Amino acid sequence: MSGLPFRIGHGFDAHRIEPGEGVSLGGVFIACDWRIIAHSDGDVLIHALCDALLGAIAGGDIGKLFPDNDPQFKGIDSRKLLAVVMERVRAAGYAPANADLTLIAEVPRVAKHVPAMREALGTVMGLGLDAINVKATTNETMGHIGRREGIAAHAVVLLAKV
Ligand SMILES: Nc1ccn([C@@H]2O[C@H](COP(=O)(O)O)[C@@H](O)[C@H]2O)c(=O)n1
Ligand SMILES: C[C@@]1(CO)OP(=O)(O)OP(=O)(O)OC[C@H]1O
Repeated sequence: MSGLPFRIGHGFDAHRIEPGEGVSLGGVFIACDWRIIAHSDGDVLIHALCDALLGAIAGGDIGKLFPDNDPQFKGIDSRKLLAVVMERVRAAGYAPANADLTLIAEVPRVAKHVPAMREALGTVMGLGLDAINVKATTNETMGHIGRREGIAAHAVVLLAKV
């Protein structure tokens, strides 16, 4: 890879939602009246984070690494996908400096679960709580997210050469 000491990456993901028993977001299961429609557990926050990490190392995207028609990824806990992506980051000679994630969702409300999400993500990434931020916003009832048809997430990461 280039000799630059820092690399930056951005990721985005979206999934449809429907009435259900709960959602996995940021590596945390939240019992609620919704479920995420996906091949994996549908954790949009982790998927956006994986794409940001892969983006930073010019490593393609999550769908290339884990095809959504491969039965081995059906229902998979996205923390396992994040662990594989982190191996790629380390193999490229980088370590995450910090990560900033934004969930855009009318439902469920996640604020009280944010500390657990930061803990879960930090554990897989080897990052302290001071280096990982998770925030949420609604779409103020506008569009498909506002109509509760789906949710989305953005992630930005900075990697430092080790
Ligand atoms: N799914 C969500 C969305 C938002 N929150 C929290 O509500 C606050 C207000 O949201 P706005 O849409 O007015 O930005 C926001 O600060 C979040 O903490 C949430 O918990 N879950
Ligand atoms: C995560 C994978 C795993 O097969 O499938 P999905 O859960 O459908 O999620 P998506 O955000 O479309 O990313 C593609 C796949 O890598």
